[in-house]
Amino acid sequence: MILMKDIVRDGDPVLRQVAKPLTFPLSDHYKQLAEDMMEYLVNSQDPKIAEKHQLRAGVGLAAPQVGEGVQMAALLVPDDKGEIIFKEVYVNPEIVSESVRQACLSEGEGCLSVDKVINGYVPRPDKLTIHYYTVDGEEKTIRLKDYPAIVSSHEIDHLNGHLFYDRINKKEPFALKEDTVVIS
Ligand SMILES: CNC(=O)c1cccc(C)c1Nc1nc(N2CCN(c3ccccc3Cl)CC2)nc(N2CSC[C@H]2C(=O)NC)n1
Repeated sequence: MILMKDIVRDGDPVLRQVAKPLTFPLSDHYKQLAEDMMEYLVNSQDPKIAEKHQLRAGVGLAAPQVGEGVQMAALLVPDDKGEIIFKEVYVNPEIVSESVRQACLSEGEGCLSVDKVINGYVPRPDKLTIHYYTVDGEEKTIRLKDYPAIVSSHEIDHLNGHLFYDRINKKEPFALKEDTVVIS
């Protein structure tokens, strides 16, 4: 199982590289990696397992965060009642279109690879169309909005060497365009 010791932290060059696309069929190594990344998210959202293994909770994990510079990211997004509303492993994801309107989390963003709290709004597209492959090589195109869109943008950023604070306005961290959707 993936533990916090396996999570690469800001400063490691792998987090600033463009991840390499995967080819199909995926090797057993990358099929196992997909399972391990999703298992981390499940474990991190379970209070007992997270406590036992001192895991930081997450709703998204990208392969570069565990030192693998490949285009794979796991997402496990619950609603505020804890019901899972989005569960997927993206392989070679591409944002094919995004809304002009922006959205951000009202509390800012955290990242398993960034140990410090960095305050500020992280403006992202409110709606996204994402083209990707599943672990089995099935091609998909989906449209997302709100929290799942925010998390997808955060994880796909990782695959391009970007971290959430790159998007915070340096001069005015809480400045927003007036039609920005603030998600609580
Ligand atoms: C600086 N202020 C803050 O961080 C911040 C502060 C307050 C609220 C939010 C909402 C903040 N922001 C933020 N909170 C999260 N979690 C909330 C708690 N949750 C969780 C926790 C426990 C069990 C189950 C779960 Cl589900 C896990 C996820 N996650 C992300 N991000 C940014 S997109 C990728 C995603 C990620 O997984 N990061 C590790 N941001």
